[in-house]
Amino acid sequence: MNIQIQKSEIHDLQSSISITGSKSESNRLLLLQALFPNIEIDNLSNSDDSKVMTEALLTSSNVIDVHHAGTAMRFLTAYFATQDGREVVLTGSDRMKQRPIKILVDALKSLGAEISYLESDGLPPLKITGKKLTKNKVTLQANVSSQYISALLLIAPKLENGLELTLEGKITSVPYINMTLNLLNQIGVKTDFQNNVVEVNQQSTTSPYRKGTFGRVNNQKSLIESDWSSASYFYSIVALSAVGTEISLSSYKQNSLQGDSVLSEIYKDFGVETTFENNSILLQKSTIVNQKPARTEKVGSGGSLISLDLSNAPDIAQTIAVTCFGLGISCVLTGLHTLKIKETDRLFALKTEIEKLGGQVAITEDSLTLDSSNNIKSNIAIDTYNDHRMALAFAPLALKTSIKINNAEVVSKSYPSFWEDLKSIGFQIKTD
Ligand SMILES: O=C(O)C1=C[C@@H](OP(=O)(O)O)[C@@H](O)[C@H](O)C1
Ligand SMILES: C=C(OP(=O)(O)O)C(=O)O
Repeated sequence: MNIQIQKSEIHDLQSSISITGSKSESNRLLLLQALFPNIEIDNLSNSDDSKVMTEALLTSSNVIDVHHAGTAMRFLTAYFATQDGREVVLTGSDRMKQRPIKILVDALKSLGAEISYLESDGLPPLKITGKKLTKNKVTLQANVSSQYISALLLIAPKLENGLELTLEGKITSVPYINMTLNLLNQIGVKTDFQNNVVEVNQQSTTSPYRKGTFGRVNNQKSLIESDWSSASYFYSIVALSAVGTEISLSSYKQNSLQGDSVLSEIYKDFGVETTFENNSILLQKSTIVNQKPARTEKVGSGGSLISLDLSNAPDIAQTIAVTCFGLGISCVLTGLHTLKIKETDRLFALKTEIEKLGGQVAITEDSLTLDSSNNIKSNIAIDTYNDHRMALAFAPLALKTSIKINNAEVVSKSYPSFWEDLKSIGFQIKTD
């Protein structure tokens, strides 16, 4: 489905949208629920990735296809490696077959797991023969994907002797590791993360909340906060709108487990103020941002730019790059080395599509530099490369000019109702 989004003003200054649960929290809790069946989940994500995870944990089939879902691929590899007596083939989309998994497979094998590659070395699909894993110490490279680390931590409470992970290299996407540890703590599992060593205690009980460190009682539901990465597209919309525009999003809290909640700080530079009220956030466009945002670095001959290291929040890189382009301000985004192995090579995709719109972008292995420019070409069709975040991140540009999005259905990977939600706040969307 290719769509056209017309230039549109947000008609209702009091717009409010309810966003589905975090897909990262959801996929962790789904795996923990498979290990500790009395966990109950509230506000589960309705994303494709969480549906895939739910089905994979319920099916008795021995071939499981996770499509594009990276967390499902990595978390389920660890899970099925520990399911004694079960043999599964874990596969995914063509792109999933290009996303590396060797670091995780090697770590699991060194704990005693039996896993083999069915097509190419180091890549899915995998054949996994479940085993009881008894070893408890492993060292792994931590600068490629935090999902390998979270996968090991999630199964750790069910390993006979718990787990001690030693992380080598610069640890990437750290908030996602902390999210995993925090959710383990909430169900009563003791953990420790100091310097480069993470420890998780074994947890034999099937009633985890009884030992919960946050005073939970047995069978209390785990309430998932709504998805902050999905909120980023509304931050971008408010940033690109007139002063006075307001959008309220639910359900969010100030002490989030999600690293992408750093949006509330970052978007101050784009004139967006965030107010936490009850269980919602109110985004308000408070100041005009021209080429000189509030907190900037001076560069070269006096230009100003946004300079951000996004190694702790890689999923909002596309949103921020497109917001800067829409506002006509330059930016340097660093810490982006993981973007090349996500749903697509996101650095290449961003450069290609922003340049189609008339922008100037330079990329390296781990950074993106956007020049400021005041012209955005109209009626350009944005290719989305099977990447939900390409469609989601470019849509807000409709506030500046009429834009087309190819294969718009890709958004369902994380945010199935996105187009409906845009219509509800006044965007005009028609199938091309
Ligand atoms: O653990 C998670 O839920 C995720 C970790 C991040 O991946 P990397 O650690 O590979 O950067 C992030 O990009 C992904 O969308 C979700
Ligand atoms: C990178 C992402 O997901 P995953 O790695 O889980 O496929 C994402 O949602 O942006």
